[in-house]
Amino acid sequence: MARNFFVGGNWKCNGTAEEVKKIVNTLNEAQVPSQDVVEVVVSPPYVFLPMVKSILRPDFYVAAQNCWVKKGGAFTGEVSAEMLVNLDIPWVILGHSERRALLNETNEFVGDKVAYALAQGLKVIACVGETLEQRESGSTMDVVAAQTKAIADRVSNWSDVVIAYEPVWAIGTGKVASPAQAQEVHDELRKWLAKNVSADVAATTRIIYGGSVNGGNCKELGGQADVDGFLVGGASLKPEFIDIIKAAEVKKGA
Ligand SMILES: O=C(CO)COP(=O)(O)O
Repeated sequence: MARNFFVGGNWKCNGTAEEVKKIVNTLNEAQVPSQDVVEVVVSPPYVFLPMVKSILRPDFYVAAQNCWVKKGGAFTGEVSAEMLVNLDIPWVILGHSERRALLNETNEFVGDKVAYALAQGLKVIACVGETLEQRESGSTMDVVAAQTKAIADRVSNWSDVVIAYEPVWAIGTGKVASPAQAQEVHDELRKWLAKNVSADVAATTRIIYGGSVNGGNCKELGGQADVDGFLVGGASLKPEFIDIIKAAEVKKGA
């Protein structure tokens, strides 16, 4: 059951050209485990993608933070999956909770985006996760299952999909899910995939955790059986992102 550890850095809507170059320089100089131990993907804002791709070390990859739901055309302000493919951008993050909440992206819309991006040849980091209110009312798994189902209904090949479980209450709040809370949802999600998609997809699909991951909490989180890596926000802009990448070593020999 080979699920290579995956660490994504979601830079969100941050950075100047100078700051972005500085972050890339730090990454380029870092000593990290090899690609067969950890896959590293950083996601700058659209405007910086070509620059980051051109200066980033070749063993790290780039992701866009979003793309349009279908073929490009008269959709002012959008960027299409075809354009990302054209620029050799291999990955895209879809369904981030900030887009779901602030831009009203529904489960179905996110599912359509995931299917369209995969069909164009992109690899997808698909985000799911519950709000605090939903967790407190006991509906975490219903919410996460409904978000995942909207993807499963539209996607048949899961080999280019990474699921990011990002509880909304843990994003940017400093309030990280406990290792047990993360493991519980990851385990349930894997069981959901086994039941509703296939045993093979459940065993091979990486489920990564996001929400206030930092250099201090990454090892314990990464040590959980069903946590296959991270999607990191704030800490991915800082040198401690290197420590988070190195947390992949907890899986060695596991
Ligand atoms: O949203 C996130 C990654 O996509 C997590 O953000 P923080 O790591 O800043 O909590």
